Amino acid sequence: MSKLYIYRSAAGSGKTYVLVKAYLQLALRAPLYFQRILAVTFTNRATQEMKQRILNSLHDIAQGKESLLTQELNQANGWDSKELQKRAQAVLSKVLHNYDHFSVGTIDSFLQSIVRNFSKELGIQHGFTIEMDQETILNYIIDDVINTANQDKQLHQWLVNFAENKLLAGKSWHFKQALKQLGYELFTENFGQQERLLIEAINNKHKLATFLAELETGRLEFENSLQKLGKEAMQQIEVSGLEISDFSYGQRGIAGYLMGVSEKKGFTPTQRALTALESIEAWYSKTNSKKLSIVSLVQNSLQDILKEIITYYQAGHHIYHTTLAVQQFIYAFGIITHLLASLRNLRAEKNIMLISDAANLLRQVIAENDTPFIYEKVGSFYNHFLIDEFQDISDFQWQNLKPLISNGLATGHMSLLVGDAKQSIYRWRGSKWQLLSNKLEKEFTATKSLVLEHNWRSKPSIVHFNNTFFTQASKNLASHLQQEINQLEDNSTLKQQLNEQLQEIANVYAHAYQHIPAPVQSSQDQGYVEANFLCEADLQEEKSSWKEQIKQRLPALLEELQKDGFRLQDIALLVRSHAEGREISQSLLSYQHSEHAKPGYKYSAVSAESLYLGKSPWINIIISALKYLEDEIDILAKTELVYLYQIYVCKKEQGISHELFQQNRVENDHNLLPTEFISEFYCLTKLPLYERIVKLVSIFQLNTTASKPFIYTFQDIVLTYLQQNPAEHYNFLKWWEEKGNKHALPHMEGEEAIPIMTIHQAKGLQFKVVIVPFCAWNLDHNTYKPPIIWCSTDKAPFSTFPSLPLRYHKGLQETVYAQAYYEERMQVYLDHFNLLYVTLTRAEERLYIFSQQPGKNKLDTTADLLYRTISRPPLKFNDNEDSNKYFLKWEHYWQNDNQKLVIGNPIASNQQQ
Ligand SMILES: Nc1ncnc2c1ncn2[C@@H]1O[C@H](COP(=O)(O)OP(=O)(O)OP(=O)(O)O)[C@@H](O)[C@H]1O
Repeated sequence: MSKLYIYRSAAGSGKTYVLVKAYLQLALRAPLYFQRILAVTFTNRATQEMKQRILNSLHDIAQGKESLLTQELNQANGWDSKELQKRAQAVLSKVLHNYDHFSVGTIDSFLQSIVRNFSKELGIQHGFTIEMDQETILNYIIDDVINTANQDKQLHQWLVNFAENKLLAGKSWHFKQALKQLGYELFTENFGQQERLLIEAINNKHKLATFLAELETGRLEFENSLQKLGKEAMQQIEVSGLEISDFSYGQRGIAGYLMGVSEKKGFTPTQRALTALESIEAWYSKTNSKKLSIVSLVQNSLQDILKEIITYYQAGHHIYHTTLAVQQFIYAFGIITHLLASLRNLRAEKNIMLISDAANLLRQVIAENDTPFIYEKVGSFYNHFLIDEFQDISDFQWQNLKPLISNGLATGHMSLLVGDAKQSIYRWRGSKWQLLSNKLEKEFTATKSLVLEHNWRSKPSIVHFNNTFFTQASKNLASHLQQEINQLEDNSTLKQQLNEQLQEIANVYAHAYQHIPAPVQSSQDQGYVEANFLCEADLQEEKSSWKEQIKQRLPALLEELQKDGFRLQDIALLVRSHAEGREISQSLLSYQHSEHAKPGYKYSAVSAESLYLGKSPWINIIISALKYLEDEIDILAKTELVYLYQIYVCKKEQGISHELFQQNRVENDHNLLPTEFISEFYCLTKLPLYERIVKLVSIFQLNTTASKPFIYTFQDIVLTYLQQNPAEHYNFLKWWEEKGNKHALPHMEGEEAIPIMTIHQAKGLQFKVVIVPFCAWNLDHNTYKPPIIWCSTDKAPFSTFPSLPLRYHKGLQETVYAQAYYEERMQVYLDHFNLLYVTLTRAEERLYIFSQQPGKNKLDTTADLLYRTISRPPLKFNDNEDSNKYFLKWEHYWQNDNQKLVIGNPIASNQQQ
């Protein structure tokens, strides 16, 4: 029996380095032994990176280059340099000749290869295709469901509810796009568990109808009973000749509450209602002349009625609020069931097997067959498994890999897992960091757990900053969540369960502290950290948002860095979303072409995504204008056109979507679009496609320095399209939606540019300089894009289905699903905190953070958390005081006047020794 080695270590501690070393150590045993090793990661980018690291190291060793790695390998194996070089040459040659067997890949591709080889056993008959493109499938089933809605009144209503909800949220009017997001639920790992119950709901329409009727009856009974009591109270007040205003606080006081109940306007007892229950004085003000009549009325009837209302409310409010939450979101349940039904038809009709179906079957195959038999089928036999980023593994992936690893261990072959729960940012894709944190030792008998204590990536200032910040901020966060739990109504079991969860989450950051390796400690350049907090300000007599100011500051910072000897590729701009990336790249592009740009400096910054024409707001203005010209009653196209024009050309930043949707202004207000567009509308509809586009560019003023490259490329594409296709507008728009929008700006090969990356893309990577331009994302879910959580309860009537999809929102606190809500809340706070950890641990030499100065004393965003942690005296921790001496004292680095934190000195790389 050999051992499973587990490294749980922080960022930059050398986990991938250890994994590559282990790979080489094994591979160098014999020229072909690499075929017995499977090294896996979770993304294609990480796979590329690992392949590169292994091959580069092999190459260097084969060339006879000495390094720390060669010393370590020689020492561990008793080889000398010659022997090592000879072995590396032999292995490298075999790898290059048998590249198919160089198994470094994603876990998904490995599991898929098993599926493919087991097609017969899995029941995938000849002629079946395994469909991997979920998007194509979704497009198909969404169209199908929309068509079905013509004959199905209930489904029609659900789709209308869905559309209304999306419009009210003011975010997305791309109906199909939004439906797709709902449809992706069908492909999640969690969904497998829900599928059976949904099929039952499809097959038993009666069950769903009865459930809905039951919900409605329950809701009405609750509301009517309370209303009846409310009316009784109002009648008593009227008979006594009193008015609402005679009672203390009038409409806003206890009598106002009773009136609200009688009109079904609100049932939740206000604080004043609760006080009035206990004290007669709370019903009237001291100076009130009708005091005596009020006292007598309260004593004779009102207090009893109030008591009855509150008792009734308290007994039934959980069920009532649950009913409301379920009713409000039942359309999603309805739509998902229809999507699923359509998917099942598609599978049967077209002989398609989804990769997610195959994955479920795979679990059975692996459980039921001997490992040697599986390998025989797959055509490769692995002794060793080396897994990087283990915190990203999902339950399903783990269940499939575990038996294979066990087999390797049992036959005397070690395996290795490395990971860091603090970097778990893929929970939405099914990853389970708890597997790394606390399950492995329970699942294997022979494990060896190790920790890498040093940070080899970052200079000391950055390591000290992260050590102090993440230790303190995690405690701030935990104590914030703790306060929420403490405020819960007295429900000790719920509190206890949530506290246990919180403890598990807090433990993730219990060991965030890293040491600095001795050689780095004494180096001249100790690294540099700068964190700036900005707020809205008056600049040149105009209000400038904090984001605007950051965009204005970036060019000067880039000049500074270039002056200090950094090349553009040494710098990375890390953003939370593609939209932010576009914002930054467009702003730098504008600057580059403006008169402010300094000769000799470069400002190019690109993200792969920002080059897509389909993502460019200017191109989308043209496209929605074309759609609107094609079909004057296409209100969605017009809304999109107005929205993009107002935001990107008129630069009206905030609230525009809400305004538009809520007041139906789009249809009537002609000032929202250029006057010429309205007056020339008819002429425009008569122009041929290309001329129409040219005219639109002029009308919408799209010929700016930033938009020009996109517009020119777009015009080229249109000309090419017209050479091969008839000039029908409708066909062009269809082609654009399906294919055209994927065109990108030709990236000038070899041109130097700063990579703009989302945090997810930057995971596992490192850069000399990291700039985080908008370090202010929500800790909770975005209220406009709440996820679905599948909730279960044993309380009737909700237990009719084993679980129901609900929209994550605050209101769930009041329901029987409060636990699911709080658990999700804690997890999402951790996800977003982990994102911050990944972001701030990528820099080698310099880290620049730009964030927002929080207005209030709240803890909603990473900006709040950064600011609260850095700018205030640290919390007194319960830990022994000794450990605090290793942490920075913020007050030594915090510049209150500038609202800025500075650690270390920026030393020019051309001045370093
Ligand atoms: N023992 C070591 N001696 C010298 N350099 C090291 C050592 N271990 C790692 N490094 C270097 O430190 C940097 C970070 O290492 P690596 O990427 O392996 O860390 P990691 O723990 O996988 O990081 P992350 O979790 O953030 O992805 C790399 O440049 C690597 O070459």
